[in-house]
Amino acid sequence: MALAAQGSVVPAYRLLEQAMTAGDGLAAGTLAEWRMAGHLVRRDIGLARDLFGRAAELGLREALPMHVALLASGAGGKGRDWAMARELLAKSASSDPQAARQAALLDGMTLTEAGDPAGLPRLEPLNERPFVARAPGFLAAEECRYLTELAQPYLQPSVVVDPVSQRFITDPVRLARSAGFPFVLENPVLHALNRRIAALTQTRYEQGEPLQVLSYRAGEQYKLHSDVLPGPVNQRVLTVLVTLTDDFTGGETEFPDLGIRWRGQVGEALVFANVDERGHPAPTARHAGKPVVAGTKTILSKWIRQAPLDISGPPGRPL
Ligand SMILES: O=C(O)CCC(=O)C(=O)O
Ligand SMILES: [Fe+2]
Repeated sequence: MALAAQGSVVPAYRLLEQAMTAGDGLAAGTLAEWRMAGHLVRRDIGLARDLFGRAAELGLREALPMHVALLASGAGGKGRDWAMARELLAKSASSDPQAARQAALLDGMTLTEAGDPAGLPRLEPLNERPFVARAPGFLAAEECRYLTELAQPYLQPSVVVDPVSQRFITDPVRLARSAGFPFVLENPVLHALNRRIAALTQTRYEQGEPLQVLSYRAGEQYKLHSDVLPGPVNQRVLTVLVTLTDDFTGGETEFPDLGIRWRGQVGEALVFANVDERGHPAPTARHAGKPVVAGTKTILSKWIRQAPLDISGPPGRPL
């Protein structure tokens, strides 16, 4: 580690490799993280997946969920191994309550062999252009409870994209807390839910930004805004929201130009398009999460891009 800090990345990497070969799980886990981050060495998610697996085999328990997550999603182009992800999860269920809960939730879903939903609730249209529709019963009550609880330790003040710098900033337009689940944190339950969202929206799983859970306490809100990104980018064509809790007042999602005010039952999804048929931003899709008056509103939010997300990482690393 000290060698890496001084810029001697290659010898540090080789030393870690040697340590891994000698049976050091922490060394394998460190190499996996380097491959994921792509800062010190080139990002290689497929290699990271194998290294997390090796680290777990060598006794580094923290590496197992990452290995399972990457097997489940196939992020990085190595191909998915859903069956192996389920098998490893089932194996760790006896000693790990998190894994046991995930396995039970998956057992409660009706899935194909590939982890896709075998059936879906019907979409009930609310508006034609831009397309807005709701799907009651999209998530089961225990799935909503799971997401709400899972998010608690990860909740951070929400950010927006600054139109000038294109960086994430906190802004009074969005007073709430949110938790994002990038693909290393995307356990098999989250992955199955992401595939369900892809199926509902007839998009590919790879088009989805990481799933987010948003939490608004009394007085918090997401002021009138559009979900599209500034500039010529891989645009956010669709948004999916799902109601996760109902013990709050206020907090409806309002589309002022469409005359829609939505407050779903627990598990109900709202799907809407942010662009028109030509893929251009649809101004009338603007919407607001109205201030919560009492209690805490918790929702799932997922932005879906026009094409698969680029997860290749920073370019130009030699090793
Ligand atoms: O909280 C809401 O009702 C709206 C959330 C939202 O607009 C978003 O996540 O993009
Ligand atoms: Fe939004």
